[in-house]
Formats: sequence, C-alpha cells, structure tokens
Amino acid sequence: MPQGGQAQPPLPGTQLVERHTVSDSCLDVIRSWLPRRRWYAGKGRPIEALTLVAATEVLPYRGSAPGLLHLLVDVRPPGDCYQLLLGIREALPPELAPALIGRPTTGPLRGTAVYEALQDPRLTSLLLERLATPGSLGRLRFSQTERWAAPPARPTPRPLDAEQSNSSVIYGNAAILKLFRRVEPGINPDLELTYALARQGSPHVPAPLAWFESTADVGDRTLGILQPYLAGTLDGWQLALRALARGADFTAAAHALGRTTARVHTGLAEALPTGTLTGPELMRTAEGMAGRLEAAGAAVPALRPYRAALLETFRALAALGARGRGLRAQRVHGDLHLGQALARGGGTGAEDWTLIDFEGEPARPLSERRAPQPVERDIAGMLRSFDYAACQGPAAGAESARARAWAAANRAAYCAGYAEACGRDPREEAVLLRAYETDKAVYEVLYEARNRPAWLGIPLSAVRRLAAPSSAPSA
Ligand SMILES: Nc1ncnc2c1ncn2[C@@H]1O[C@H](COP(=O)(O)OP(=O)(O)O)[C@@H](O)[C@H]1O
Ligand SMILES: O=P(O)(O)O[C@H]1O[C@H](CO)[C@@H](O[C@H]2O[C@H](CO)[C@@H](O)[C@H](O)[C@H]2O)[C@H](O)[C@H]1O
Repeated sequence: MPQGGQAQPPLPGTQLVERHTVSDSCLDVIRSWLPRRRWYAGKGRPIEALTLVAATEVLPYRGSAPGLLHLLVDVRPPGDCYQLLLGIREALPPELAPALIGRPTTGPLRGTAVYEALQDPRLTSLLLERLATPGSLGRLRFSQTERWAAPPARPTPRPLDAEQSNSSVIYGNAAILKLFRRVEPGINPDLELTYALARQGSPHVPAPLAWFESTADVGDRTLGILQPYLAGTLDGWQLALRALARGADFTAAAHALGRTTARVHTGLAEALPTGTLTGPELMRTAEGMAGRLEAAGAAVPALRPYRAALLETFRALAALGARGRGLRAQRVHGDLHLGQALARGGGTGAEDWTLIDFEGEPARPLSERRAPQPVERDIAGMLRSFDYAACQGPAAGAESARARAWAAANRAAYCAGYAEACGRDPREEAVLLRAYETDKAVYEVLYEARNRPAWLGIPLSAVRRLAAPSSAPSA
C-alpha cells in the first residue's frame, strides 16, 4: 500500500550527496531559472531564499558521461518544497541546449552545464530503470504496485510537451511517469486515489504501476507515479472543441462523462473514508470560499465589483450550516475539468472515459486536498469546464447566445448522466453547487490572471453571471 515508510534495502551504488556538493552558486543558478517554469507556483513573488532540503546522486557525474542529481529545495516565501532533476554534463549537445539551467561558478560542479534532466532520454531511461528495481537510493525510495509490468524493452522516453502543473515523461507510448513539482509531506492523492480505485478494479483510472517518494528523514513525500499511457485517447477538452468546430452534438459525451464521474465517486466512497460535513464545518467551508474571494480580489481588481454579490452566495451556504444541516462528504477528484478526462472513440459511452490527475488543486494544502468533501465540488468543476469550452466555439464570445446554449445543454446532460448512474441529481443541491461553482470561477480568475491573462475574460464572464441576482441555478 503506498503510504511511505517501508524499510527497503539500499540499492547498490547508493550515493548520498553532501550538502556542499550543491554549491551556493549552483543554487543561485536554480534560483534565476525557477520563476520562469510553468509549474512554479510562486510567480509574482520574489524568491528571498532558496535552500537545499535533500540531494541524491542518482548517477554520478564522471566528466565524460552525464550525471543525474535529484534535489529537493525549499523556496521562501512561502516555504514550498520543489522537486528538481538536474542533468550534469561538461557540454550540452545542441538538442539539449534549450534545457540549460545554468553553469555554477564555484563548487564541485563549477563550469559544468546543469540542465533539466527530463529533457535527456539517457537520464529519463535511468529513472525508469530505478523504478524497475524497488529499493532506496539516497533520500529516495522506489516501489512497485502489484500491477507492475515493465514497459517494453528500451522504450524511447520523451518529455510531455504540455502546459502542466507538474512534469511528465512518456516511455514508448506504454507508460507515463508524472513527477510532482511542489511536494508536501504525505501521500499525494493522485497516487492514493488511483491506487484505491484500481484495487477495486475500476476501469476509469490508469492503475499505478510504480511510484517513488522521499525518505522519512526529509518527510515522506510522493515524488512520482508511473501509470499506463493511454495511447490513442483524446481528452474531453479536445473532443469538446472538435465537436464545437464541427457543429456536432456533444451532449451524448457529456452524459457519458457524468455517468463516469458518478461511478468514480461511488468507488471512492466505497474505498476510502467518508464523513459528514457538520453545520459548523459547512460554515467554515463558506468562510474559506469568502477568504479566497478576498485574496483573489486583492490580486485581480476586475473581480472587485462583484465581491458583495458573490459573498451572498457563500452566505447562503453558511446559512445551510447555521441551520445545522450536515452534508455527505467523501474523497473527490478535487480539480475536475474536461482536460482531466481521456476518452477512446467519441466518448459517448461511460466506459470510454478515464479520469486522470487526482491531485486536487495544486495550490491547496495537502491536508485540505485529502479531506472528504461534497461531490458537488467536482461536479461544479466540470460544469465550469463546459462553460470554458463554449467560449472557444466559432464566433462564440463568452456572452453569445450560442455559447450559452451550448454550455447549458452540456451541463444539463452531464448532470443527467450523473443522476442516472447513482440516483442522485446534483442539481438538487442548488445552493451547494452554486457556491462551489462560484468558488471555482474565483479560483480561475486568479489562475488565468497569473498564467493566461488573455483568457481572463472567460471566468470573469461567469463571475458576472453568478453575481447577477436573477441568474438561474447552476445547471
Ligand atoms: N495515463 C495517461 N495516458 C495518456 N495521457 C496522459 C495520461 N496521464 C496524463 N496524460 C496526459 O498528460 C497531461 C498532463 O497530465 P496531468 O496528470 O493532468 O498532469 P498535471 O498535474 O501536470 O496537469 C494530460 O492532460 C494528458 O494529456
Ligand atoms: O490540469 P491542471 O491540474 O494543471 O489544472 C490547472 O490548469 C487548467 C488549465 O489547463 C485549469 O483549467 C481551466 O482551464 C480549462 C481549459 O484549459 C477548463 O477546462 C477548466 O474548466 C478551467 O478551470 C485548472 O483550473 C487549473 O487548476
């Protein structure tokens, strides 16, 4: 069971790197490079201190052959821990030139090219070899699940070329290794939930094959998971955009995706602890939403005119709690959107869909992401996604009648599919659904302002609608 802490023998050739190996100059090089990474969460805040938490030499640098160094570094503010995989070579071949991080000027790595190891097939092949050999290596521990199956011999690794919160490497279209970037002590829900669902035999998640984590002395942190690569699939976002471009129906796929979501929720409720969100907890949930709204409003002025109206939505949720109403809570996906659902074929059958990336919203603390929550949280996430997709259709601005009709039809189909599979129609929890949808739209405003300013109008238009007193229930 992946929860860390199992004692395993060290692998032969283990190297623990002394802290002085990673010189201040090497850390300075990383410090200049880090803020430009897509996955770096602290954008917009200057780094005051970057310190080494742990370093493991996965492959010693020998001058003639590349080295691989695994680092955990602490970045302040706010004290986040990041996982880095550094390649070390004397000189970089042209194809690796874009991967250069920098050249330290002091210490044992002085003058070498330090680069993103994930871009180097020689080094990512080595990571796969490590996963094939369970055991510990320095501050790292490699484990396999009962489903371990080595990918075909010598699969060619390639880094996934996508805008991601983490980083992934695909091995010969057979397996995908996801490396978490911002890592906290504790099991990552992406491993915990897919493992629990796979043990039930769920066909709706890629069953983990292997994983690796840091050792207890630096906090058991899940660092990476190897899963089967679902070649030949498209994600729900691509499918929705394709349907929009062709003027084709998407409601059958949305309905099937609703059914899949319900099955996954049922599986999670059976496999992992559930709970009841008591009245006071519900009130605290509403306070959390209001707090995130204030924080987002402080960062994005365009949100401020809607503040008072949106707070009313959160007050309505708190009022449910004040009336002592308890709500069923369970483990959920936590960041569900169309891009997190992969389909074979057109996605019109519930069995076509696989859900991925159960990590939750990367910005939330792990303890919060692992807490049981109402399923409406996920459903609201997917409803927002139909809204996003609608804005990408031909001649479909966020407010156009065509976009609104497309979103409404697919949101309704998704909820109907969900209800059909588990007998519980999410639209019946209108206050809850609306509060979660508002919370998600506020999150998206901040997310887009930081990552894709050109898309800010999409969540802002939703905020405008959600703030309007006459706006209809969520779906
Ligand atoms: N098992 C898989 N099979 C095929 N593609 C996958 C698989 N897992 C992830 N992907 C692809 O990788 C992308 C990023 O994966 P994801 O888990 O969402 O990472 P992140 O947390 O970095 O966003 C997905 O959008 C999908 O295109
Ligand atoms: O997939 P991630 O875990 O990295 O999630 C983050 O990035 C998503 C964008 O890729 C972002 O999703 C938002 O944009 C989607 C379209 O690109 C849309 O379908 C989603 O509904 C919308 O929330 C997600 O919020 C963020 O956490």
